[in-house]
Amino acid sequence: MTLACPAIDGVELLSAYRPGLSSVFASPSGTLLAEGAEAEVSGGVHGMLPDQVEAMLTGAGPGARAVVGAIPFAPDAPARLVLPRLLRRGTAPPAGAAVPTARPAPARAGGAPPCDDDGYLEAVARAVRDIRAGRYTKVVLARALRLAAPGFDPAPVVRALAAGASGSYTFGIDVGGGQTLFGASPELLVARRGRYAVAHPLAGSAPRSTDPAEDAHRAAALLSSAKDRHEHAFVSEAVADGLRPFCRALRVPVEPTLTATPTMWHLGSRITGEITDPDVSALRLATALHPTPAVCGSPPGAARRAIAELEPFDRGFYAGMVGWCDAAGDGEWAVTIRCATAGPEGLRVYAGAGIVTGSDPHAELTETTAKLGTMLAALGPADRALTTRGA
Ligand SMILES: C=C(O[C@@H]1C=C(C(=O)O)C=C[C@H]1O)C(=O)O
Repeated sequence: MTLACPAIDGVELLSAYRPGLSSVFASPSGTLLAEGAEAEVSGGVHGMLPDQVEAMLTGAGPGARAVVGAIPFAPDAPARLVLPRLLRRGTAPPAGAAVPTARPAPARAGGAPPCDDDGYLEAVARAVRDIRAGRYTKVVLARALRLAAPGFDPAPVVRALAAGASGSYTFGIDVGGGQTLFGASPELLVARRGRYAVAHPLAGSAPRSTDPAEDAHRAAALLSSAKDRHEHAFVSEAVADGLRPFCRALRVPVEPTLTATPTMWHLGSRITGEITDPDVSALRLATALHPTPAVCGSPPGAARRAIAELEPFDRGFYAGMVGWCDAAGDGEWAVTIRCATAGPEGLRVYAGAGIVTGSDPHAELTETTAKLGTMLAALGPADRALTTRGA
């Protein structure tokens, strides 16, 4: 990173995070706390964002020469990228860091939240029929859960996620309108540091088990699953194809490897390359790749139409990207998954799964329930879940 401020303890920055007043992004390479807004870009044409951000950074003072923010899933939905008044840079939160934190305010109480399981099962079954009929080859279908949580404060949850999900990209981003986007994504869309670009797409998943033998069995089964490897290949090939025009010496693993989060196993591919044009920023790479088949599908146009037909809610910032980009073009953008939004309309938690020809609706329901579990566990004991497929 080429940020102007000296490195301080990332745990301190997470403790100083105040939703509504600041945004925070913690990755394996460091923690950023963005306070106030000197300027912002909220354009709804994502292809224009890199130029707008570059112009904003060129005019910025030396103290905050980086933008921090989030870009939604839909290509025409307004982004929120802020040039902060004060940008503080710190170390990465250490694994299991004891971040001083109050217990997360209970968002739910009693019992599992009622979910429109039948609606999701039907949507997956319909997608499998569409795939077999040749309409598209992969689509990612998500569920959204709405929870009542008056006065909810995301800050303790963000701190708990940063302490508990090492290797992840933890964020609490003020997205405007009194809304905070927060979560801990395991998936790196793309990062640029100097001449090098790296992406680490994930696709193909299995819920983890608390029993070590069963957990190891599930990991091995995932690694050898033909259906999951097929599902993964769409993503790894699309990301490699997306980076190729910008890079030389692109290295694409022939075989995926396992990535673990506290709740899930994933198949992942770490793709690296050397950038040919030094003016191509991390944000430009990210907007060129987004949305990958990890959150949309293949081919992208038909998958988008299927998502619009089969998901009864607006994805908003879910399945978009979240991160930062500095004046030198360096930056990190994570795929906005394992996340929630908190605002005047309550809490919304999101999770999706890739559907291919061999997908079983009940297995996808189990997978999305496990993925929702990342955020539900961090949110604390259950209360009034309003649920909904149309959250
Ligand atoms: C869409 C999500 O996750 C994505 C889908 C995956 C899959 O289908 O196996 C795995 C990781 C992510 O790329 C989500 O968590 O909401």
